[in-house]
Amino acid sequence: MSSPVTGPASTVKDREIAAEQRYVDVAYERLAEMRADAQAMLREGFRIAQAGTKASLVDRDAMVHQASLRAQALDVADDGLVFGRLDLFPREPENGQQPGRIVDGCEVRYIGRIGVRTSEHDSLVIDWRAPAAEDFYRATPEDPRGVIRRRVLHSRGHAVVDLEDDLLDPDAAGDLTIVGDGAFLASLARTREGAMRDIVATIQREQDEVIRAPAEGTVLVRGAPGTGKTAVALHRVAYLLFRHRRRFGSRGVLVVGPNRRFTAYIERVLPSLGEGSATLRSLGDLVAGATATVHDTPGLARHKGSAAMAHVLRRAVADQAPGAPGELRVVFRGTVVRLDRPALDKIRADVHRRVRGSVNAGRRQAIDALLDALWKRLADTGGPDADADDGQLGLWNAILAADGLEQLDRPGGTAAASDRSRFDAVVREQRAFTAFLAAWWPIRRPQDVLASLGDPERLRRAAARDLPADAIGPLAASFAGPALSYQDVALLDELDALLGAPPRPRRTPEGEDDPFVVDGVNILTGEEVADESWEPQMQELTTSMERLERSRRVDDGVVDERPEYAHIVVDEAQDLSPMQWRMLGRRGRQASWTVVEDPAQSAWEDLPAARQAMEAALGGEQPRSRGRSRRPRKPPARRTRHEYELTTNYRNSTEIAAVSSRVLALALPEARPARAVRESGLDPVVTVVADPRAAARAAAEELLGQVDGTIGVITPLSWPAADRAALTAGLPDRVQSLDVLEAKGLEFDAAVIAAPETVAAESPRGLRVLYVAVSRATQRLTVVTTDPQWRTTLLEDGA
Ligand SMILES: Nc1ncnc2c1ncn2[C@@H]1O[C@H](COP(=O)(O)OP(=O)(O)OP(=O)(O)O)[C@@H](O)[C@H]1O
Repeated sequence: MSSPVTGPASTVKDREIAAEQRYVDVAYERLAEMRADAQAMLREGFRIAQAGTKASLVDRDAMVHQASLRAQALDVADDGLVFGRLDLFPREPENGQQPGRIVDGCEVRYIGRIGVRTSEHDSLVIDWRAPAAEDFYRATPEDPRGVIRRRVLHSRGHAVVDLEDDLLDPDAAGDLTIVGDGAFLASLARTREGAMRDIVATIQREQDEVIRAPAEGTVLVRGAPGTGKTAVALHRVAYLLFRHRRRFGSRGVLVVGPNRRFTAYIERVLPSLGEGSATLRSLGDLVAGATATVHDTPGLARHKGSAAMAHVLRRAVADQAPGAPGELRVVFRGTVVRLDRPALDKIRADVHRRVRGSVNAGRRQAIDALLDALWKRLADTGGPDADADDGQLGLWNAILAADGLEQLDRPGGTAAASDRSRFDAVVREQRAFTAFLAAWWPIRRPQDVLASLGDPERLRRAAARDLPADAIGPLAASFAGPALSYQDVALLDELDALLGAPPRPRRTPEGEDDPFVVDGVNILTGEEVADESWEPQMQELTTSMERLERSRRVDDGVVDERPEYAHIVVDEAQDLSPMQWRMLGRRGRQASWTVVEDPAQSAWEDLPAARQAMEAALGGEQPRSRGRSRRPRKPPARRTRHEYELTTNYRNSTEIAAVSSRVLALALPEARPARAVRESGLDPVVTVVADPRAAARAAAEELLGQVDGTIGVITPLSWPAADRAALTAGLPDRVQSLDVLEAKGLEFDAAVIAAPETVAAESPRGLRVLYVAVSRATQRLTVVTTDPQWRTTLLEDGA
């Protein structure tokens, strides 16, 4: 075969670009027709709705939903619709596949954001997630998979502006033109605008293997900073929703990131891939009605996140509610019946044992147990005073008759059973009883129980031996404070599981009074009972959006129905505490998982405990919220697991990667750094200063003139928020200051690391936290330190 025609002669490239543009124009014309069809379908859906029958509303719901998804996907495809082309050895079409287009003896496939077919159903563009697109990402010179040339088309809007070719099989190239000058590497050095972008055109082989990994069980992805773990996890979501829409589309996919800044950073990736249906949450806003605003100090986080906290919270909900009365007094037929504190404590302990974890739903049992105990106490004291009761009854009936109301029965006969039911009815209606119940067994909200642990005495009782004595004071102070931390949110979820939903009001047959409704309040649920007839027809017919809304309903601080998902993606999983894993496990008892992590970046001290909690969550084991089992625990069922490692660092220049490798060698000598691929010629700067705050600000100001994109000023966790804000006050928005934990997962064109000596010293995992900080920048890194030794450590090999 003759040798291929190669660039870089611009005329050759221009000719090639023009030829590709002609093809791309045809694809866009067809896309415009498809968008018009989708709009017509939407209009048709609304037209059916106007017809007004119930059946047509259901049809409309399905139709409008489908049509709007389709319209949304078509809209996002408008930008860079076609980004790839494969020239392959012609092959026999596989089962059900169409024969490819043959051009100059090669089979040609165009790859794009969505699949586009002509009106005759011939393929114009193959969706990047379809099996026929796999070769685009997997072919290498060592294993060309029949691909002769792979071409990446770089576009701006509808215009093809550049091309880059890989010749995978030089012997077979024939007259194929090869152009390109390293546009991929150049694209890695692009300016960062503050939000992550999709990498659909340049996914690398090892990344593609993760994206297309089996949908069942768990996919566990490890890799050093910048290897594309987050990018890959998000593309995997788009892949799963495309290939298994029925399974994952209806029950949903949850993507969990470490903090809100991170979720804001990645939130545009999935929509840009045409997927708006996945739920994106940070660990701080997974629980409806609660939002974390602060990170705990490492010391507090260690206790709040530990598995022992589950036992502490279990005891906390079993403890008496704040302000609970120490005595119950009711009157029956003139006899005062009393339960004192020890008797009440015993009843509470018995009921807690019986309701097994659903404290709010246990109110009914609590009422029954109180009535039993009162009845028994009455019997012990010789029974009711019948004469006194008759007198009282007569008085009541006189009052009722004056109001024209039905009179109470005079106790007929002396059968014990009817006495007991009369006793129950009379006591239950006494204000002394209902007021007691509301204070002694109130409907409790997770927030209230957590806040009640701000009382050190109460926390000490709940802690038993599960927390060290010196942790009680700082923890109580934290629970008493107004701010909710990321770890607190997992505790709220645990409490929500322990407390359970309040019992549902019982529907009583028409005309019959509900014995649990006293003065317009249901004493079981604490709910006010409105006197209006229920209209089932109004609620039967709902749209999928309404159902979704309802499933997320928050009722007075209690999560109404905790959503469960079919697939959960956990990013930065190395930092999850056992309590956070329990929170996730409750949302994915039937789920398959994609877990993405870098153990070397872990700030969490007790990794084995976190691993154990992770295994329980992935195995679908119900988080245990009650006492320790006496029986040996069954190991969680291990679902299928596929493990992958990503090895190339696409973020950092080789110069910056060298600095982060030195920190890694200190933090975790046995760990292997990833291979950085892009040299920038810009050496990191480490300056020794007296005042790191002033120096960090000065460094940020200097960098403003050196990079066009984002600048992150990363500070120790212990620096007050006000100091942090002062670092960037008055500077343009593209400069952000953040603490080392907030920097997780983010990237900037330039980063300033303030006081590495403090970051390294402020927690037992400080060096790993510093490793995260120094691996955030794509182009320029400046470190300001008070310690000359750190200059040597960061810049010299083997220091
Ligand atoms: N195949 C690729 N083509 C182009 N850019 C890529 C590719 N893979 C990753 N990147 C880019 O590299 C950067 C790092 O990716 P990402 O944030 O996903 O890495 P990470 O492994 O999650 O890092 P960290 O552990 O620090 O969170 C991003 O800007 C991403 O877009």
